Amino acid sequence: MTANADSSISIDTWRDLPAAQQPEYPDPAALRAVTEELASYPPLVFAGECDQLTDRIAEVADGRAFLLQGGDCAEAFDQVGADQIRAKLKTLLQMSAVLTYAAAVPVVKVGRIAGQYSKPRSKPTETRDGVTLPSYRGDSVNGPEFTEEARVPDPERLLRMYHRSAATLNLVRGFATGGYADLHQVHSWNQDFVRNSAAGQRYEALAREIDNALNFMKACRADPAEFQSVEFYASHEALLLAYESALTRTDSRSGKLYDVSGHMVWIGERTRQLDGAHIEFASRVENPIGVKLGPTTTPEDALALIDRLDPDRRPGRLTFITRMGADKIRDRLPTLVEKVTASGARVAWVCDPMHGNTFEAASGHKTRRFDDVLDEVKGFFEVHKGLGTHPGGIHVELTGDDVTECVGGGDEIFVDDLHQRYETACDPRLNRSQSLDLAFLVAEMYRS
Ligand SMILES: O=C[C@H](O)[C@H](O)COP(=O)(O)O
Ligand SMILES: C=C(OP(=O)(O)O)C(=O)O
Repeated sequence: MTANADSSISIDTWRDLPAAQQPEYPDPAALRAVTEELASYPPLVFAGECDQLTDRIAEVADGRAFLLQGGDCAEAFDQVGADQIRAKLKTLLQMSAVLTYAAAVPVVKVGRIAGQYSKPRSKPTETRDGVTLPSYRGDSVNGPEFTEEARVPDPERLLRMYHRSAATLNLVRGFATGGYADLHQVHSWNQDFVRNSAAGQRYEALAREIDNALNFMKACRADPAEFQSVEFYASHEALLLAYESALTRTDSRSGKLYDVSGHMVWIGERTRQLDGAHIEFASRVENPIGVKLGPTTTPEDALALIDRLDPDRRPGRLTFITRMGADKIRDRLPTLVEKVTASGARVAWVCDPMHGNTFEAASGHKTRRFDDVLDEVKGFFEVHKGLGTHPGGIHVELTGDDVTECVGGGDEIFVDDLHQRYETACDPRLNRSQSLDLAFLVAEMYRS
């Protein structure tokens, strides 16, 4: 990998285009110094790993695998301790075990992790008690504290994002390949989980079946090395283009550009303008790309995005992450899927059942109902079943901690419970029990 400065292909074409949701740094020279420093840092991931993920997503698009993408809404600098990272990974591993075993489908595991520090906001400012300040845009930009000082965008934060991402990824890689993610540990991932939780008990029963299957295979002298580690990939929203382009490098094997800040990056609903900077940026890098599609997306938008981002129709290159809302998915998704399929393009279709289902509770907490989340996933499966296309995966905001941010679930959280452990830096996440509930229900839908 060589620094982008040496490349004959330019990543900088986005700079001439309108870029939505970018912070206004008070000192452009300070930003320049930071991005120059970032450009001298080693890549966080390798181009070959990105290609491997593209191949895996091609299997998803083809109907041979299921994508599980999940993690924090927004990672926070003070929440990247080993326990928090382990808890997130453990939740994803448990969900993946449920999906693999109960739905009998290979699961491609992708975290919203090691880079998910930047947030697009619906309003540029926030007002409390008559005081108006710039909105919090993620730890990579400014601080969540409601003070004038904290809300000023600080480019030094980009360096902290890089270092936190590197440390997180280092531990995730250790867990993924160093024995922790060994399928034989399927019980131990559940050990600290509330034994009297319905989701925990249901999982325990499934883990026993997996154990039996593993013992049977061992007795047959078949205990593949694949069971001892997992492939785990990192993804985040490519929102701050100054950061993403400073971390874009030329792959020495192919001479092509890769955004080496994560294996997969996605472009959000608020920044996917066809003539905007984000789509231009994404069109220049080779990574697998996700695009969020909200309820106003037209088939023409979707087809134009395919032409811009995947002109060569490379299998696995493009994932459409739909986030329509439970009340709209059955109405809006069919035409999109139909027209895209009719065009001959092969994209992976993934359901984000979180972002179209947010509301504010009377207590002022932003929340989501587990039943709405589930209903959107159900609608997603129904639409794909009706069209004979593949429901390729889910994209969820979750945490491994027992937070009280979304209402409902088997171990029900009530609106009055929200204040108990409401810890998200931005949007409400499913807790571990709700995440497992979702995995079981998705496995049932997939199987049927
Ligand atoms: O996670 C997504 C967005 O950043 C979030 O939904 C924006 O929410 P807001 O309406 O509070 O800005
Ligand atoms: C902001 C996000 O989603 P969307 O672009 O779909 O609103 C997100 O996934 O963090």
